[in-house]
Amino acid sequence: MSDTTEYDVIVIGAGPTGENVADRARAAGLSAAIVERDLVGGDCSYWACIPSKALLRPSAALDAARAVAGAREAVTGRLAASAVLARRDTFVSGWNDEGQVSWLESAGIDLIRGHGRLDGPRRVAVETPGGEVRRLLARHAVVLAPGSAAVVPRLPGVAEARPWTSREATSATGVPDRLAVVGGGVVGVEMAAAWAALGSRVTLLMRGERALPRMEPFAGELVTEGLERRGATVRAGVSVTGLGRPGGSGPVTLSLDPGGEAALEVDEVLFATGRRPLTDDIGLASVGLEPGSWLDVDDALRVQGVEGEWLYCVGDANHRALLTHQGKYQARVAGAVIAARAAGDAVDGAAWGPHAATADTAAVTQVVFTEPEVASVGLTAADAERAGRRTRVVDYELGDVAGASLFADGYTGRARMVVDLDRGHLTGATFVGPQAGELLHAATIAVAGEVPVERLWHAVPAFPTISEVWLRLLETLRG
Ligand SMILES: Cc1cc2nc3c(=O)[nH]c(=O)nc-3n(C[C@H](O)[C@H](O)[C@H](O)COP(=O)(O)OP(=O)(O)OC[C@H]3O[C@@H](n4cnc5c(N)ncnc54)[C@H](O)[C@@H]3O)c2cc1C
Ligand SMILES: NC(=O)c1ccc[n+]([C@@H]2O[C@H](COP(=O)([O-])OP(=O)(O)OC[C@H]3O[C@@H](n4cnc5c(N)ncnc54)[C@H](O)[C@@H]3O)[C@@H](O)[C@H]2O)c1
Repeated sequence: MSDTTEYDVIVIGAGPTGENVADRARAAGLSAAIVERDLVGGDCSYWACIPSKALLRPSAALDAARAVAGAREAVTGRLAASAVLARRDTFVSGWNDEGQVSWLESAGIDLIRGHGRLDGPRRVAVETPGGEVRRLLARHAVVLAPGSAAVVPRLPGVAEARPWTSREATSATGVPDRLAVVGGGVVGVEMAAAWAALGSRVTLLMRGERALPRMEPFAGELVTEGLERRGATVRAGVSVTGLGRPGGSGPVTLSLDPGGEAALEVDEVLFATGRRPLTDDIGLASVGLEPGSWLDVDDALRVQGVEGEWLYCVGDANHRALLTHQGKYQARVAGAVIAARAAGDAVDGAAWGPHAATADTAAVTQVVFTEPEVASVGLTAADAERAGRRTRVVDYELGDVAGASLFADGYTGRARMVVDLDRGHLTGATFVGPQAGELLHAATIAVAGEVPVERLWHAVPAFPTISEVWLRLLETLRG
C-alpha cells in the first residue's frame, strides 16, 4: 500500500524500555520507528522513578547529616520544600521531552507522535495529534512497550474526591497539610516518606498487616519505624470503604473498616494500590489477544498466542518485573533476539544466554528509597520455601559492622542472605539500612553469577566499609 511506511522494527511506547529496544535494533543496523502519544521517556522519566527519587533524596541527605555528631550540630533548619520541588522540576526538565527527542534523533530512530494500535499482523496504525491515521508495516518485529497505569479502587465517592495517583504524588506543586496514603507497597511507602519529610501530616493506611509485603518481613518493619520517626501515622489492617469531598473541593473524608471509627479527614488522598497494563486500547483484538490483559511472553519476550514470532512485549505490560532496570534488560534481550532473527542467525534460548531474559525472574533487583533504604535481589526466605528449595537463612545486624557505626551514630539495619544448600550459592539477599542500596550489586553478582559460597570467602571486603557485612554473614553461616 502506498500510504504505508515500512520499518524493520516498530515500537509502541517510548518509555525507558521502548527506547532501549529501538536503540538495540538500530545498533544492529535495522531501521526503527517509535510511537509515543505523550512524553518521550515515559512514566519513569516524568511521573515515577526520577521525580520520586528527586523528592526523596534531600530528606535522605538531611537524615545522613543529622545521624553524625559534629555534622548534626551544623544542621539547624527544616527541609526547604520549595527548593526540593524546584530541584525535582529540573530532573523532569519541566515536563519537556526535547532532550530525549534529540537522543532519538542522534540514534537514528524515527519518532511518530500519536496513539499507536496494532492493526493486524505486523501492522500498526497511529492516530496523530492532528487526527490523521498513519499506517506502518514492520518487516521483522512490532514491540509493545506501553507500560502501566495506577489502579484506583472503585469506591463510593472516589470520582468526586479526585484522589492522587502516583502521577499527582510525583508532580504536585504544593505540600498538602494532611495526606492519606492508601496502600503499603513500594509507591505507598516511598511517597509517604517523601511527603512526610516535606511537611505533610501523613497517614499510611494498609489493609495488610505490614508494609512491603512481598519483601522480607523485617524490611516492612524497619521502614514503618522510619516513617513513624518522620512523624507519619502508620495503620495496618485498615481498608478504605468510601470517600467524600462534596462539590469536589475542600478536605476529603475517608470511611474506614474496621468500622466504629470516626472518618479520617485529610487534604489529599493518594491511592498507591497497584498497576494495570496499558493494553486496553492498543489493538490487541486485531491479532486475537484480549484487550486490557497483561501480555504473556516467553523468555525471548515474544508474545504468546500470536503466530509468526513477530510480536514482542517489554517492560511493565508483560508483568514479569515492574521495574525500569528489569524492563531495560528485557529490551536488550528482545533487541538481540530480533537482530539475530533478522540476520538469519540461530536464537540461543538457554537460560542466562544472550537471547533469554533470566534475571527478571531469577535475580530481580530492587531498591526502595525510604529511610532506611531497602535493597533486595532474588528470592526471599519465604519465596525459596514456597519454591521447595532447601535453604539456610543467615541474618546479621548491620549496625554491628564497624563501617556502619562510622557511617552513622546508632546505625540500625539488617542484612539477610538466603543460601541454596543444594546449589551451594546465594539465591537471595536483602539489606535494610541507610545507603543500603549501594550494597546491592555485590549480592546481585553473587546471585546472577551463581558464585559458590566458598569462593565468596576470597571476595574480601575493604575495611572499614559497610560491605564488611559480607564477611560477617559468611562467618555466621560457617558458625
Ligand atoms: C511512583 C513510581 C516510582 C517508581 N520508581 C521506580 C524506581 O525507582 N526504580 C525502578 O526501577 N522502577 C520504578 N518504578 C517503576 C517504573 O516506573 C516502571 O517499571 C517503568 O516506567 C516501566 O517502563 P515502561 O517502558 O514499561 O513503561 P512507561 O515508562 O510507562 O512508558 C510507556 C510509554 O508508552 C506510552 N504509550 C502507552 N500506550 C501507548 C500507545 N497506545 N501509543 C503510543 N504510546 C503509548 C506511554 O505514554 C509511555 O510514555 C516506579 C513506578 C512508580 C509509579
Ligand atoms: N523504588 C522502586 O523500585 C519502585 C518505586 C515505586 C514503584 N515501583 C514499582 O511500581 C510498581 C507499582 O507499585 P505500587 O506500590 O503501586 O504497587 P504494589 O503492588 O507494590 O503495592 C500495592 C499495594 O496496595 C495494596 N492494595 C491494593 N488494593 C488495595 C485497596 N483497595 N486498599 C488498600 N490497599 C490495597 C496491595 O495489597 C499492595 O500491598 C511495583 O511493582 C513496584 O515495584 C518501584
